Amino acid sequence: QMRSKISLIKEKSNTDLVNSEVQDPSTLSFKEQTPTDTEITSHQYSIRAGLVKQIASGIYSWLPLGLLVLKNIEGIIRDEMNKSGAIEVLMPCVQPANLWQESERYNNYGKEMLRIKDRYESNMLFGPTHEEVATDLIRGMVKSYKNLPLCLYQIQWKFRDEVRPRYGIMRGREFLMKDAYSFDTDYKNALNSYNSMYKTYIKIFKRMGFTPIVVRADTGLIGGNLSHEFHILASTGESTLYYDNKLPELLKNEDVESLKSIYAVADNIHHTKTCPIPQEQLSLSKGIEIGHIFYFGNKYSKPMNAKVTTQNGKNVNIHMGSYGIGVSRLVGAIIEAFHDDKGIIWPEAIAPFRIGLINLQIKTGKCVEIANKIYKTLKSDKVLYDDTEESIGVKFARMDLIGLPWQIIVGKKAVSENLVEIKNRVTGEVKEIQIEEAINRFT
Ligand SMILES: Nc1ncnc2c1ncn2[C@@H]1O[C@H](COS(=O)(=O)NC(=O)[C@@H](N)CS)[C@@H](O)[C@H]1O
Repeated sequence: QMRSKISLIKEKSNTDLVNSEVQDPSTLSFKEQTPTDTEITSHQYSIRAGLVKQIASGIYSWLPLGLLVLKNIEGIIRDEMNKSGAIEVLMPCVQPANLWQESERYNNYGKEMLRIKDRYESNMLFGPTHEEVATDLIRGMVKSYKNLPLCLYQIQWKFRDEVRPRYGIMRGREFLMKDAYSFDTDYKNALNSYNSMYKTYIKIFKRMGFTPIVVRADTGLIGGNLSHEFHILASTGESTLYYDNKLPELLKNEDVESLKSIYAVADNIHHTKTCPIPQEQLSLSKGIEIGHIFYFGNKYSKPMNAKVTTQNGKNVNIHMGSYGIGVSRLVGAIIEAFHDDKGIIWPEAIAPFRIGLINLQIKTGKCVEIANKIYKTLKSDKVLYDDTEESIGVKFARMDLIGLPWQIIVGKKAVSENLVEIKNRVTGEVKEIQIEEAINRFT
């Protein structure tokens, strides 16, 4: 059985979820009331459901329920990146300033960069991104075209001293990113790497339970002349997306070739007068940017002297691209896109647990037995068991808030008619079925 490893600090307004000896890693503190400084739903729910706890502006501890979701998101990303042929590495958070002086980004990166000094007064920084580190890695390892194409990726914490962290984990200062870096001998091959990541991203987000909207975008501080942003649609999204209304269909069919020609842009490059399609063919949506990919050629390999010898013996700068996904942002963005007034509605693929098991009759020995039996029979990393002494109302409200895809509810009928209720959190539909059938259905 998974034992609770953490008994988080109980605050007066909190109740812990499971307080019997049969514990889950979910011995959490829950806040009944809505935290005051939250502007959007996902920020409120992530605090109330005990996913994260803020320790400073834009900086969070990840509590058991939130960490399970983060790990599920990482798992999907890792699986699809590996299938694309990318190779996982792990680069350091703390970086020496001299790498950024070589690329000449050190002085123009601005106040977002957290600058540190080590004990010898050397200038260091907490990485907001890793193009320089990745280029330094490759210039030491790769000398010949035979080693390319190569795509390295990591899932690593970043720090960006955002002037206004907001919306909780959606725009944090310390945040988790999957960042990948591709290396090729020329533009044509680099474009292949770019397109391969484009397709991989669509696969990743579809596995998480939604089709992203992909738009051509600005390249900003990362640089280069080609970039696409991936967005999850949400009315509270900070970006306005302008696209041909044929786009969603093409994305569903992953028709990458036609995607290249269709009009789809982020707000910072859309202009009504230069828009090539008629108004009636244009869709407008709010989106949350969850991924951003770039091609920037030799922007880093030239100043940092990362070269390879090509097949015909020429010594050329490596063509590079970088590909980011906001792993921790996704936890908030997915809540923003999937919730109702009762709480979170997790897509099954990333839910912290698959089933919420609620025993309504904690004083009835037989019900406790049945609930414990169901809990023990089903794989305990799939079941969150609420056997607290709380009222029925609190139990239902809390399980709906946590937003697991399914609930199994044990009540009086479990004893009298061998029946339990199965609730589907997405549709709200509740069905009565035999206990054995419930167990078989989720085994
Ligand atoms: N302050 C932040 N909080 C949470 N997620 C963020 C934050 N800033 C960026 N992200 C996420 O990180 C993704 C990639 O960031 S980025 O700046 O666009 N791209 C890069 O840093 C490149 N190095 C890609 S490897 C974004 O699409 C966004 O989803």
